[in-house]
Amino acid sequence: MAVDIPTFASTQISLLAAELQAEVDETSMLVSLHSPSALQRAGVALTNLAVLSQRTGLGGKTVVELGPDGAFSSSGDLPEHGIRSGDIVLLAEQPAASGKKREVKELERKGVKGVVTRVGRQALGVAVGEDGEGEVVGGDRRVWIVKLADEVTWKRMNGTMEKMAKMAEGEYSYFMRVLFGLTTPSPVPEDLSKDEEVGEGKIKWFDTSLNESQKDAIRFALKSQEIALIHGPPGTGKTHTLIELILQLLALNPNSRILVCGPSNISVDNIVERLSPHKIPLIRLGHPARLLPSVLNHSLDVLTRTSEAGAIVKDVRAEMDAKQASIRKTRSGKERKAIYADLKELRKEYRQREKKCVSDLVAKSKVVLATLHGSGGYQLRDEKFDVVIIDEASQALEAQCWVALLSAKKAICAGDHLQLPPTIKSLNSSSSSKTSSKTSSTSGEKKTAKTKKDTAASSTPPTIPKGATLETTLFDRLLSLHGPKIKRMLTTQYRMHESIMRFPSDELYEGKLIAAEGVKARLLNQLPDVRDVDETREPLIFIDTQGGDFPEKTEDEEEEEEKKKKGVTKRSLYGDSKRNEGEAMLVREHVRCLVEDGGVRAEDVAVVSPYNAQLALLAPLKEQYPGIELGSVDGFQGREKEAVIVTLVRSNSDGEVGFLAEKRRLNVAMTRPKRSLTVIGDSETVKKGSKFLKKWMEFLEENADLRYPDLASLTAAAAAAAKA
Ligand SMILES: Nc1ncnc2c1ncn2[C@@H]1O[C@H](COP(=O)(O)OP(=O)(O)OP(=O)(O)O)[C@@H](O)[C@H]1O
Repeated sequence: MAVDIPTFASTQISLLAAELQAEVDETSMLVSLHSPSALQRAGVALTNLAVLSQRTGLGGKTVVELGPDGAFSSSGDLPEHGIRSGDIVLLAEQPAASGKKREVKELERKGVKGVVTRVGRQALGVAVGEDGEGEVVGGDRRVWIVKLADEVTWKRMNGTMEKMAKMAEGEYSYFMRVLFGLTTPSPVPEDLSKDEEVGEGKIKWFDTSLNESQKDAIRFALKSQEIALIHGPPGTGKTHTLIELILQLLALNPNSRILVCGPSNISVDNIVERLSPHKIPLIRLGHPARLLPSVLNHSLDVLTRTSEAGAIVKDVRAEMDAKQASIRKTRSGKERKAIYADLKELRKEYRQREKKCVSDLVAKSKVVLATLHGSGGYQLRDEKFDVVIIDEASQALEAQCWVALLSAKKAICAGDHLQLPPTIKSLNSSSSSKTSSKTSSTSGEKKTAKTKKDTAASSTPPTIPKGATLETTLFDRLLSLHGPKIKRMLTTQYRMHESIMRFPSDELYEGKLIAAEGVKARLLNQLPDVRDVDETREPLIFIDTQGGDFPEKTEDEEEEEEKKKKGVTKRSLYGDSKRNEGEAMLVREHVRCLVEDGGVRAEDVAVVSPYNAQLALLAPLKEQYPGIELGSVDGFQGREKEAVIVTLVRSNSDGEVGFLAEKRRLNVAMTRPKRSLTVIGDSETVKKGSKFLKKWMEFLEENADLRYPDLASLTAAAAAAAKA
């Protein structure tokens, strides 16, 4: 069905506003209710830090280097935390852990906002903005950082939507009209199996190892006029295909200009790394400190420094650095003030010179790479592209995609709509209950009733049309708009053992996946130094906890008891997250078998669960087996491991499965391993959750190495192990 562009844009504006509000409210609620150390455990803060140094970084910003305060870390390492580079944070003096209520506004007044530029084991960098702000956090005071809502990204999306809402019909490009169903895509021949069909001559493949489905997708994408979707199920080489596609686009038309985007820095860097050996003029936009070191040589910032045009820019930067350094030595307030004033002037000059240099460099590049929101920066303001390529498009908000797409004549989107969509925090009242059960928060879980109420109370909710949700991605919308004729699917997967692939292939990908020769029979026991034991010999193990001996627990129930004892009234940070102590015991035992008996490296093992409370319960495994990874399903999307243990947690007499019912979440969980998938769960409970879950349990019963654990002997073994 055609979509009215102004209506689409205004709906997006409302949805985005609600999303930003939910994010802001979530931070406020967490900060006001919990101590700094509890916030750190929840992954939204990093405490007990000292300022190690300050220097002038990118775009003339001050980068504050932070490390653990000596009094709190004997090793010099930062504690476990959830801060990632690119996060927007507040850097402030750390408040006392007292029960006094804190307000974000008050913290914001006392601290400075910045972007995390680099996260290391022992230190992290935060780029702060305005003149003199570094001063606020200087000295020997103990500081902390708290994650804030990302308003910059939000502003870019909002700006794009406002632009679209205001466009007159005559301004819509043919491309836009196709993407909103106001017209149909130009037809592409059904059969593109011959290389001659594309362009003038026969395609000469740069990568001769491409499989047929990859070649087919490339031919299709080259031939399409407005839109092509490349559907890449897990491990099928989406990025691999995009690299060849970019090279072919340039081979076909050496004058074309291509913009390549993804929702995250890592998705973009991944392409830069693989594209750079091909020696085409490319440039990577974005905050250099957020980029992979291997990508830096293509970063605009580095090029502005190393290129000829950059020489003048460099002089100003050196002067700024010298000034910055002199601040620390100055005692007099008056002198400092004068230095800040100078710095302000220098920054202005720096920006002007940089701008000129940047536009020269961008104009020279055939391929420009940036995150979707990064493509909305001043560097690309008036640039037009022949083709915009979006990787991981099914993980991006549609509004985010349009930041890049407004400059396009044609788009090629790669993704997999059968894995998880982007994380949404707002639960607008018009979303169906089905939608809200899919919705996940930072902690990867459904919001508690309390949070929802808080969100509603603190803001006037914008009006949102019924059924509209940010979860509908561009990929989803285009597929339902134009159908499969605008899509090609990659079918050979290079990750999983055939037995691991079977179920997701049959149930979600029409049985079309093929395991590549090299991976289809790979087992753990073929890895160097791995011994042949039961746990390393089987690609698929199901430890079935049915029978009621391994019940789930809700965090709140336990906290409720604790609270009563202590007379505390705080809510749990994990909301109503579930955990399952019995399953946790089974996980520990299985890890022990893999690592100690089987000789599998801890780095090759991951434990994945949809429930954060379960992961919190298992956290000590990280000390016992350094290198092992514990992660939420949502957080593990895009990753792979030799061995993956999935703990499903849910076990109750009502057959309640919560957000296990989301197929896409399970799909992600079961497609992470290469050689070994172990599922731990209560088949009786899980079967009641949905048709899909029932089929999965039956599949495991028939095809996996089945185990029925005995709680008594497990408890005895655990006690013995603890003693030892
Ligand atoms: N034609 C091919 N021949 C051999 N190996 C391939 C081929 N295509 C992809 N691969 C390999 O498959 C793996 C996955 O490829 P890539 O990283 O491009 O996949 P992706 O689809 O982007 O990943 P994900 O499934 O995580 O989204 C890589 O190790 C890649 O080298």
